[in-house]
Amino acid sequence: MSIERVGIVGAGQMGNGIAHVFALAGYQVLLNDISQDSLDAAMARIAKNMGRQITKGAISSEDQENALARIETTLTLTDLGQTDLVIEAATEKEEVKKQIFDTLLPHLKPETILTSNTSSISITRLASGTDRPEKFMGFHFMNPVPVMQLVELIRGIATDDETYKACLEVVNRLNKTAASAEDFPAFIVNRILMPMINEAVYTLYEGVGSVQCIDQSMKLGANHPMGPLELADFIGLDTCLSIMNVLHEGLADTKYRPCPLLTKYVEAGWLGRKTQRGFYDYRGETPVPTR
Ligand SMILES: CC(=O)CC(=O)SCCNC(=O)CCNC(=O)[C@H](O)C(C)(C)COP(=O)(O)OP(=O)(O)OC[C@H]1O[C@@H](n2cnc3c(N)ncnc32)[C@H](O)[C@@H]1OP(=O)(O)O
Ligand SMILES: NC(=O)C1=CN([C@@H]2O[C@H](COP(=O)(O)OP(=O)(O)OC[C@H]3O[C@@H](n4cnc5c(N)ncnc54)[C@H](OP(=O)(O)O)[C@@H]3O)[C@@H](O)[C@H]2O)C=CC1
Repeated sequence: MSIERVGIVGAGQMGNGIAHVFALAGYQVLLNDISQDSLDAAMARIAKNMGRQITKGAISSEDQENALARIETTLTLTDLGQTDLVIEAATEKEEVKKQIFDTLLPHLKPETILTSNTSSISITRLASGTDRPEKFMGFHFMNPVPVMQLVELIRGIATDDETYKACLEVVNRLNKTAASAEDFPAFIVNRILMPMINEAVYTLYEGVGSVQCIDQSMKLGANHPMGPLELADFIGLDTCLSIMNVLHEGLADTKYRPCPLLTKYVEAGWLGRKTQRGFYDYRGETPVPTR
């Protein structure tokens, strides 16, 4: 089947970037969220990030104009019924994702491929709650989407070859690189990355180093582009905690227990960049450690 119209559920950090790359690649995009503010913020973010690409000469202002014209926004989830591919990129909570699928499914065309941008949750389990486990995939972009080359493709136990191949063609049309991950907790990237971030939080929690020293050590000592605590703020501390909980429960190994300090930040609503405060306070000129 040909994929031309793409529906994206969730206009947060990931949803806006996914809409950005699909629109630039020539797809018609329908971006949905439960809040108009999030939709407005997403469109502004997309325009700004395309502006960065124009400055660098990667795209022309005409490309930006045409791409923005290909993105429609809607607060009505069921408007995505006429799309050929749906990418769910809402909050990393299984009940939220299931609720979205339950609402959307009766309106979807039988041939539409349904996917989730989940960082960690079982694709097989998400798929089993739908009417199309054969057409369900994990379609996992990396943050920030316009910049990161990788997309993890994760097949559920029932995903058929036609669906996998169609998603692979989409990744190629986006000029990105697909990595195939088996459907086990947190797949590949987050199975490796998130325990490192959690260990950085333990390093802070146990007083081995300060926020600044921990991040500086990994940037200057291991050539990471961002320190692990800065990266956690960039991802979202709620998402980091959700992923650690999925690893801890899914693999039943105490080595994945989330650091109590991470839980404390999330319980305080200090979720990182998206709430202006996490391990750093972003409300001033430059980020300041909060501890
Ligand atoms: C949690 C999950 O499920 C999976 C995940 O995503 S794990 C997280 C994976 N992501 C990472 O590890 C990110 C690590 N950090 C980085 O790679 C870099 O810090 C970064 C690319 C985010 C910023 O790079 P930088 O050199 O510090 O900043 P800067 O020079 O301003 O930006 C470099 C490029 O990224 C773009 N960029 C920076 N931040 C951006 C953002 N938030 N959104 C979109 N584009 C962005 C800039 O426009 C610039 O693009 P061009 O090269 O086209 O101009
Ligand atoms: N952050 C990251 O680095 C990465 C995250 N991911 C995954 O992508 C998904 C989204 O993450 P991220 O973008 O960071 O999360 P955000 O919290 O930034 O955005 C989630 C968006 O979904 C909205 N939302 C919540 N419930 C619904 C709903 N029922 N219908 C439509 N929209 C809804 C939220 O609205 P509101 O804020 O009003 O609740 C919010 O705007 C998660 O599954 C995450 O694991 C994957 C790769 C990287």
